[in-house]
Amino acid sequence: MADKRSVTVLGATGSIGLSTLDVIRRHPDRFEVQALTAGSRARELAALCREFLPEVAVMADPLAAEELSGLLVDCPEIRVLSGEEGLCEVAAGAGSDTVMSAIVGAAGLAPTLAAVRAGKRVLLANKEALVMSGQLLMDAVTECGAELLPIDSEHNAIFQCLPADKVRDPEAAGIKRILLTASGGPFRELSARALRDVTPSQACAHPNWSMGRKISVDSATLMNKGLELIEACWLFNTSPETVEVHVHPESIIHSMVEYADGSVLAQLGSPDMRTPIANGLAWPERIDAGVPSLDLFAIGRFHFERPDLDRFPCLRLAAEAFARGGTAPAVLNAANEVAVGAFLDGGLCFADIPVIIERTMLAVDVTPADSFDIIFAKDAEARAVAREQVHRLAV
Ligand SMILES: NC(=O)C1=CN([C@@H]2O[C@H](COP(=O)(O)OP(=O)(O)OC[C@H]3O[C@@H](n4cnc5c(N)ncnc54)[C@H](OP(=O)(O)O)[C@@H]3O)[C@@H](O)[C@H]2O)C=CC1
Ligand SMILES: CC(=O)[C@@H](O)[C@H](O)COP(=O)(O)O
Ligand SMILES: [Mn+2]
Repeated sequence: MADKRSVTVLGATGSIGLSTLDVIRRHPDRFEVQALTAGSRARELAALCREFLPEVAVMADPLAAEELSGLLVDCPEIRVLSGEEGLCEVAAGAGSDTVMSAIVGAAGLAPTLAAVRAGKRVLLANKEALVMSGQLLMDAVTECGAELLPIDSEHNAIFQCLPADKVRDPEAAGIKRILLTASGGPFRELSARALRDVTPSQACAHPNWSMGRKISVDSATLMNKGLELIEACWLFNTSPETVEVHVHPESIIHSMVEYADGSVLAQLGSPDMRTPIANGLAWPERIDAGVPSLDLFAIGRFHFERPDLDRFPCLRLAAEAFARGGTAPAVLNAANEVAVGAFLDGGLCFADIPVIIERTMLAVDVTPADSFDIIFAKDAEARAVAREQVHRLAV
């Protein structure tokens, strides 16, 4: 067995964070927790701190950090930090060798980048970071000697189907196609008319996966698949023409790779994120993830469909943003975060999410993505425009 790994979990209170800690809990001989972070839910983080006893705990929200300090007053050995500065400090801190990047949305970019720059093993769940800053982040991985392992279920599946030494060399690997699977989300069979009336709780009720609210809405609009298309192109150094989205409503095949000789390799498993998380944590070894065996007799059949880009235009918008290049994917991502937030708050209808994104993409100039500062500035600009578009639709 390899040396014990010291893990920092960014976004510890979320769906991926809790699954990560569940895998860690099963292997006290292999993993220890160096730092845990959350956004604003101090009570939830305090409970995790009591169990995992990290050296440092960070709340992004400074008021929540004060609350956490109060809750941990009897644990003086746990240092409490706050804000983006605190997140970046623990992401880069010398005490850990592995960082789970599981903050939701653009807020995850700066800490993920800090972990990459510190040369860590970075377990990437936070796909938005890579969508926003693709080439820059991949360059930083290479320059800083970091190890970026995909945790998103489809990308982890593709990673498992590729030869380990040719993950970023599709030609040498003999890859013909990547078959990126999608569940189709909770509204796969709804008409365009019916999509106007769906509620946030319906959108968050994913048919197969239990996930945070933002990614659940992304799955329902198919923006998740658009973000994942971009994510796959960066991770596996390939072009969108090589990646074909297959709607597979059972979510058992997590993606496939077709090779030049006609072989198609797939990774299958129960829809439980502990499998890709355990794969990343222990890579290249295999460990128990607590996931029950797949019962193919009970599942019986697999189905496949093409995605419907008329009812779910977000997938098309993401492909267009990637084709435009530069800061376009960062604009797409920012507009999507604003639109999804407005929908979840009851201020926007589901069917208007792609409308906000398209209008924002038209209104914001796309420039070369030459630095992270440019990406952060474009993210802020696109958010302001998207908020204005939401306001116009609401009045
Ligand atoms: N859930 C899943 O199965 C999958 C998720 N992913 C990706 O993983 C990431 C996390 O998703 P998921 O776990 O579902 O999300 P959740 O909403 O469940 O969790 C988000 C985590 O991020 C924290 N957080 C929220 N806002 C901020 C902020 N501004 N600064 C710092 N921390 C913040 C939350 O803290 P708090 O609790 O205090 O709000 C929480 O710990 C996303 O990028 C998603 O796309 C990818 C594949 C599958
Ligand atoms: C678990 C995971 O990786 C999610 O990204 C999942 O893929 C969402 O399902 P959809 O296929 O519905 O987007
Ligand atoms: Mn996924």
